[in-house]
Amino acid sequence: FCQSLLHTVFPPELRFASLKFFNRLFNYFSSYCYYDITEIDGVNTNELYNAVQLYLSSSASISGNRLSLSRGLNSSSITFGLSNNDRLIDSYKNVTVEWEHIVTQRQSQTFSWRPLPEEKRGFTLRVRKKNKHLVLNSYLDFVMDRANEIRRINQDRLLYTNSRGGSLDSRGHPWESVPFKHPSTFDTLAMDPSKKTEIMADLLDFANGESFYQKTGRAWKRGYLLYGPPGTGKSSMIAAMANYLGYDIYDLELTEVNTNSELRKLLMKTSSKSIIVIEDIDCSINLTNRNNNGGKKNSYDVVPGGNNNEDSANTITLSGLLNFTDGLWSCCGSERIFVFTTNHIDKLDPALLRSGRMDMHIHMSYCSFPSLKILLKNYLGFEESDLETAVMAEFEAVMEAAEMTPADVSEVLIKNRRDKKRAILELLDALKMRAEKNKLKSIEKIENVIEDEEQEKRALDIPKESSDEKQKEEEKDDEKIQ
Ligand SMILES: Nc1ncnc2c1ncn2[C@@H]1O[C@H](COP(=O)(O)OP(=O)(O)OP(=O)(O)O)[C@@H](O)[C@H]1O
Ligand SMILES: [Mg+2]
Repeated sequence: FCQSLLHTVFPPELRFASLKFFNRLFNYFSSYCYYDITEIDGVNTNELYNAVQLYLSSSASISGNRLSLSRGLNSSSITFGLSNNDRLIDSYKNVTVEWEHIVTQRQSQTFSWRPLPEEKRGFTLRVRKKNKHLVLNSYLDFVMDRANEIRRINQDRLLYTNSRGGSLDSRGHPWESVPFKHPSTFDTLAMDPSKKTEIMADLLDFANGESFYQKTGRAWKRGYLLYGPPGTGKSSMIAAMANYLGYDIYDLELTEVNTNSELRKLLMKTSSKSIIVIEDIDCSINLTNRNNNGGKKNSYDVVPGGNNNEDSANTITLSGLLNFTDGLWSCCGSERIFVFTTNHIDKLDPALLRSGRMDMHIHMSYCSFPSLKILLKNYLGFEESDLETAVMAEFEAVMEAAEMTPADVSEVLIKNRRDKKRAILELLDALKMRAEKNKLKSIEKIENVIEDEEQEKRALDIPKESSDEKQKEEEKDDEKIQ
């Protein structure tokens, strides 16, 4: 209306100036202010535009009638966004804001170093003037954070390894990455349900604990030590943790690291929201063979792979490693989880087990009865009620004594997964056989112990007798002399 009025009333020279004037007048009296976030900012892609698009994709379901759907490469979910020239209301801390997605055709292809898209896209954010500070100070940061979160959740996890030794790739990174698609989750993990929920709660507390760690002055990190016999699900647990929190995994191969400084570089190149894993820590550094060369070196000095070569400068030390889990370096980069696994907790250096180093020690044990129920459900689709109580009771009676790992149990179940009845029978047989074997073994052990004890006794008795005899003979000799 203003424009047609201007056309009729003013000569062309005056039109532009008066349009500007009306605009200013309108802005002055309007209680709103507007922010344009364009897709391309000069020649660079505007990060904020992508972030807003992602952010709106999470809240768009609430009020939009017309949404555009998209699915990214390697992504497992569909995201939706605002269609062209549509609006959406969002609220943040009780303040209402309005987003509009504006798409216009680019007038003419202006010169640029890279081809620009034909359409000019942008978001316009409308807020009340009184809320301007809130939007500029925290709402846009909130949008950025949420967008990063969504991106992380939608993206595939990555699994990093340092298997190339100390060499760097073309971009100067010491880590190599592959998409991480391990299907293990806490649902599929067979372990005591109460222990499982405890671990899950602990992980969630950690992931949501930024302010707690800040408040208490602690570095935002947590350490878990998983220990137990092979095949009890230590690696599966790590995968479940990563899938649960949506973290990437850094699988640190200590035998490929030569020096402490190399270790430091590797750890500095890890990103936050990640799990740093050292598997079989008792094997990767030989903690029992310490260098005790007159205090020249730290007493924790160890050589990768257990080749304890005193002259070698290529040593990583346990203290160097602990510096990262515990010391000053541990806070470079936040939100990290360290997971160490071992089959022999008794072989570990007490320094590693000291409280505060590894926050939680998790014992992955042989398949228990509750774990078995999870496996039966996962592999055969059996609920507890699907099986006869007598069979369940038989399982329960034999489970502990059998000492069978979840890996062994699942192998029997996989082998017979087409014939569920047979799977149950075969598993029960296998368990009983193991239990019997273990019983025999323990009897044998007890017998051996008794035999050993008796032998020891005899060994102690013999010198006593002989010394008694000697004494008697000496006494006799003495009498003779007298
Ligand atoms: N607790 C469990 N729940 C479900 N599956 C399990 C469990 N433990 C083992 N398995 C199965 O057995 C296989 C081997 O387990 P996993 O590699 O996690 O054992 P591990 O404890 O890491 O053994 P190792 O000490 O040899 O590294 C897995 O592929 C998984 O399918
Ligand atoms: Mg493992």
